[in-house]
Amino acid sequence: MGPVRVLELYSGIGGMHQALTESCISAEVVAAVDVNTVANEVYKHNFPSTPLWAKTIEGITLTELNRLSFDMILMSPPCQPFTRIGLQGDVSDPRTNSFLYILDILPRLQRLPKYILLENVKGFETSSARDKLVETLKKCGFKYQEFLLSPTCLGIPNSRLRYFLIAKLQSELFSFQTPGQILENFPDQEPKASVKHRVAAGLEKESCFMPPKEEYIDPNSGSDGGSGQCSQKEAFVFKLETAKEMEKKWNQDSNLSIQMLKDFLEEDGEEMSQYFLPPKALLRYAFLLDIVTPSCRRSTCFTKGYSHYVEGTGSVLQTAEDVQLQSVFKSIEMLSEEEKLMKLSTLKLRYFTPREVANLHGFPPEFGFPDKITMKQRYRLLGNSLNVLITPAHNHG
Ligand SMILES: C[S@@+](CC[C@H](N)C(=O)[O-])C[C@H]1O[C@@H](n2cnc3c(N)ncnc32)[C@H](O)[C@@H]1O
Repeated sequence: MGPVRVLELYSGIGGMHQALTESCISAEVVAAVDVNTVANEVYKHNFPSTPLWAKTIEGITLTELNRLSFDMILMSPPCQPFTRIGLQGDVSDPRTNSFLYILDILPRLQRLPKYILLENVKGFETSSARDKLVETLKKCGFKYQEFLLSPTCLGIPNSRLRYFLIAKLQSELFSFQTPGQILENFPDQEPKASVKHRVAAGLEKESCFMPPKEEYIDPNSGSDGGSGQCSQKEAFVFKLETAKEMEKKWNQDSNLSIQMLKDFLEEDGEEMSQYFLPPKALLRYAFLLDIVTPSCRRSTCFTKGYSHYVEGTGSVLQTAEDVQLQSVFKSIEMLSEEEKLMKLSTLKLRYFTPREVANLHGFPPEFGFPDKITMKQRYRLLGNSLNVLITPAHNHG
């Protein structure tokens, strides 16, 4: 049997292709399809021998698809129609049209693919698009399994909860026995991390870090270890953070099954100066930043607006590790702008570099960007991409 013939739809910078490569399955991407010219440049740079179709998915004809004769579809359709902050247009959002086109064409293919893998945001699982997908899969005779997974399950210190669906034709062996259930972990799995990033200590301790709710402080229960801070509902302790939020972060940082961020960072050098937060951003947004240090075992999801928008787009790194965050923020609102800035500057806050975001997303060191791709474009593309190591294509060949 020859290599598995793979069709990669919505290929972007090739996160799915990279996951496939890392899985070591004998496979060949016979076509990758995306309309984004910048993403396509990056894709070509990393996978120069893969046929890249720079066109819309709706523009591919049934004849063209039949001719490709593929065994597997990998796809990450646009997620904006399903995000909680978006308008949740779902199937009525025009950005879902190409996906509906795929669902329409699938049953009409001369030969059905044996395997399908889809990735999307949390929120997709309750959408009509998902219901249509499942309906189509059943009609075509596929078995399927759904997952909600975050890289933290693999010991990676980055939260990026995503929906995955894997489907196999009935005739193929399928190891999942929980139809109708969304799995929040790989059933048979110990935590994994890439060999390069693996830390020896503590990896075997917990198989998946989904902090149980009871681990957080309930602000109303008073079970906060005696500090009493939580009796006041949602009171800020410092930096607009409640005791509950601080406790959650503390729990994450204490979870030894997760690696420290330092394993994913680039070495300090002169070129790092471009990543430091400018004074204006420090003054305006300091209270909204999620600040982590190299020894933290967590970071928030890096989105496409990272470094451009500050709130909720990803953590920033405090490089002055010996400075106490709490002491910097204590009574800071009483200070003049100049004094505030002086205090905040002691933290030496910088953005994660695109390379570091790529590391946290599981891209190997040899994955790169053409020189002409700007820093903002790199963040944008990485934010749109996926974690290579978490994809079931990587984990369940
Ligand atoms: C969520 S991103 C997928 C990213 C990809 N998995 C990666 O690793 O970079 C969605 C991609 O779909 C592309 N796209 C959106 N609508 C499309 C369409 N109708 N036809 C082709 N590509 C489309 C976008 O340009 C974007 O790159």
